[in-house]
Amino acid sequence: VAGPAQCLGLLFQRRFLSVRQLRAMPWAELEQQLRAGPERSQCSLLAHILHQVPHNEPRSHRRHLTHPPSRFITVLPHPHESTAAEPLDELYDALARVLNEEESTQCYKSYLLPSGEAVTLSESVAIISQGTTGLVTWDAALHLAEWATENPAVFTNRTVLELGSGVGFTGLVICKTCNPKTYIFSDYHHCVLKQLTENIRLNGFTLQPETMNPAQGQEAERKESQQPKLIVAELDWGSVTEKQLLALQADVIIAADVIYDPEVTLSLTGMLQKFSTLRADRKPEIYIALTVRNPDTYHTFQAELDKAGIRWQIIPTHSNRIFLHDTQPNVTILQLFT
Ligand SMILES: C[S@@+](CC[C@H](N)C(=O)[O-])C[C@H]1O[C@@H](n2cnc3c(N)ncnc32)[C@H](O)[C@@H]1O
Repeated sequence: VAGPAQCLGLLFQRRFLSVRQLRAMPWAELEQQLRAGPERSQCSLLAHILHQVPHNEPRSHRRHLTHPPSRFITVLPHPHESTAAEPLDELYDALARVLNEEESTQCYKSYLLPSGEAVTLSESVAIISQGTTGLVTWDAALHLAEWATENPAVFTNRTVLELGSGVGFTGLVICKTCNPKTYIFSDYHHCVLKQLTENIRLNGFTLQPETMNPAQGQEAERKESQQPKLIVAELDWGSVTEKQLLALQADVIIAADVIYDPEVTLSLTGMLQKFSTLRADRKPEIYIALTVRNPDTYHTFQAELDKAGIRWQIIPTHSNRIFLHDTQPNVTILQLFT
C-alpha cells in the first residue's frame, strides 16, 4: 500500500487514537478509494487501515503508545457494506476482540504531535461525570494547543498559568512542544485535579510540589535540566486572592472552554480583573479559547469584560488540523488586555 492509501491510513490512525466521533472519520475518502480500485486492492486497503489502529498491532510496533485505545475498531465498515470484497478474517478477529472487552467509564486517548510523539490522556467516556465537565478534552483545548504549536514563542522560556486545565491536554502539548520555563496547571475540582496529575505523570513529566509561589528557585533548577517546571495548583477563580495570583508571576495566562455559564464567566472576569493593578510591563498576556455554543453566553462574557475594563480582540488563527480534524467555525481565541 502506498501513496493515497498510506495517507488515508494515517488520517484514520490520528482520528482513531484521539477517539474522534464517527462522523469525523474520512469516510468519503475511503469510499472514493474503495470504488476506484479492484477487489484485491480494496481488501488490502482495509487491511492497511486496520493496521493503523494500534489495537491490532503487536505491542512492539506501538510506537510511543503506552496506552492504546480500544473499542474503536467497530467503526470500520464491514467490507460488504461498501464493496463486493470478501470479508477479512482479520477484521472479524479484531471485532471479536474489541466486543469482548469490558465497558469502562474511562478511556485512553492519544493525540499525535507533528513530531510523531503522542500525548496520551486518561479521560472519562462521558462528557459530564462526577458533576464536572473537566474530565474530557474539549475542542477549544485542541484549538488552543494547535495555535500554541504554531506560536511557540508566546510560551518559550516563560511562566504559563493555565486556568481550568481539565485533564491537561493543552498544557501537555505546550510542555512537549514550546519549552516554557514553568507551566502551572490549575483547576478547582478535586476529581479533575487527580486525573490531571495522573495524566501529567503518564506523559513522563515529574511534578513539583504545589506552591503558591512557584517563582522561588525556578532559575537554578531550570538551568540544570532545561525541562519545564510543572506544577498543579488548586485554584478557584471565585476565591483566589490578588496576592496569591500575583505571587505566581505568570507571564502568560491561558484557558480553554471556560466560557459556558454566566456564573462561571463572572467569577473568571472578576479574577482576571485582579491583574489590572499591575504595571503595564508586568501584566501577563491572556489568551482564552472558547467554543461559541450559545451566542448569548458569548455576548454576556464580552459585556462583562467591557464592564470590568478588560479590552479584547479575536486572534486570527488558521488551523493546520493537527488535532482538530473537522472544521470548527465556532471555536475562537480571544486575547484580553487588563
Ligand atoms: C469545559 S471544562 C474545560 C477543560 C479543559 N480546559 C478543556 O478545554 O478541555 C471547564 C473546566 O473549568 C474548571 N472550572 C470551572 N469553574 C472553575 C472555577 N471557578 N475555578 C477553577 N476552575 C473552574 C472545571 O473544573 C473544568 O475543568
